[in-house]
Amino acid sequence: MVLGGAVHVGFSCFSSCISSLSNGGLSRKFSSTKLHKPLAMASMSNDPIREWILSEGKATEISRISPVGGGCINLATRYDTDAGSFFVKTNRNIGPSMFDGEALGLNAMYETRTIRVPKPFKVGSLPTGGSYIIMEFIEFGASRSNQSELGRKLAEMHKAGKSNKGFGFDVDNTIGSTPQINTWTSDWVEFYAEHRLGYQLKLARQQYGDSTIYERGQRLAKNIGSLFEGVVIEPCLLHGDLWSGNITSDRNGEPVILDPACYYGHNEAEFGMSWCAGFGGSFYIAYFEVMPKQPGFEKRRDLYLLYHYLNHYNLFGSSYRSSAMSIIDDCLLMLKA
Ligand SMILES: Nc1ncnc2c1ncn2[C@@H]1O[C@H](COP(=O)(O)OP(=O)(O)OP(=O)(O)O)[C@@H](O)[C@H]1O
Repeated sequence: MVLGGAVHVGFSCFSSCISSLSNGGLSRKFSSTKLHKPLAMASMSNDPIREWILSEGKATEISRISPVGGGCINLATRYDTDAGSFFVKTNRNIGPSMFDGEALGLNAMYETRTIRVPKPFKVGSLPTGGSYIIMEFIEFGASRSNQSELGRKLAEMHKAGKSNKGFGFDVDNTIGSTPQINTWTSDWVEFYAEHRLGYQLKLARQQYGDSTIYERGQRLAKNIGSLFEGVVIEPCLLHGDLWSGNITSDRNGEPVILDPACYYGHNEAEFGMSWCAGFGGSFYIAYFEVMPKQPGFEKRRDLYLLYHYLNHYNLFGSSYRSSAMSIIDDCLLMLKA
């Protein structure tokens, strides 16, 4: 998608490992093979993907292997078998921690039994280096899902996906290719100021020497507290990178969301990518029927866009700087900070 002269690339790669994941009631269990050492690699199957599909995947025959287009960082492949189809992504350069993070996010969303996401089955290392993830293959429908259904199901996911550890996630992950820090924090304002705005502002200063945006942005980050007065903020499971490239529908027209950058946060932060998500009025009406709109929602909307504009500035360069800067200036003015 072309935005403001630059290309938005929505992709999600996470870091760190999954130690435990509950299974979603399917007979194929999610598992992660951590084989980082050369010694372990030596004993690895030449084709761990085929091996898994023909064992735990319960297939006896792979009838077809075909490429799937659309992804930017990973190679995507469809495996058709007598036990159904599997969707596989491989990356020749990055270890399994990235896909472990993706699987952890997908699994957390899957477990809410609300909006449809592919069930992750297996993450592991490739014998030639790199890693893979095997997940449920979803046949996409011809049209985009119904907007009100999307709004309702997303709200149901936010409502169902709660955390008792505060705001954050069990692993750090990435937003685009930028690290996304998910250190558990009890206070949302602190989490958002430090791990979302603060992290991106530091990055902008580091890579562009942009001390103007850094200083004004930090001033804003220190003053956002009043935007949340009287608001009840519970940690909700967020997809984290919800733009049109990560939203589709299945053959029944049910909404499907893919490629997450999950964490537990304020539900309104999910709309941070709304400038390229195409959410219409019926989406928001259905959403707020399940997750009622909180006072001051409109005043916080730009603050949540800011994180993603800053990320786009850091990823794609100066064409996004002015959008980020004008949000910062407008918010500073509104807050008289
Ligand atoms: N579970 C799935 N079943 C069928 N097709 C899928 C599935 N997940 C993703 N796809 C398709 O495969 C394409 C590539 O997947 P994805 O976007 O996750 O790749 P990526 O390279 O990891 O991410 P990015 O697009 O952010 O670079 C998507 O555009 C989508 O059309």
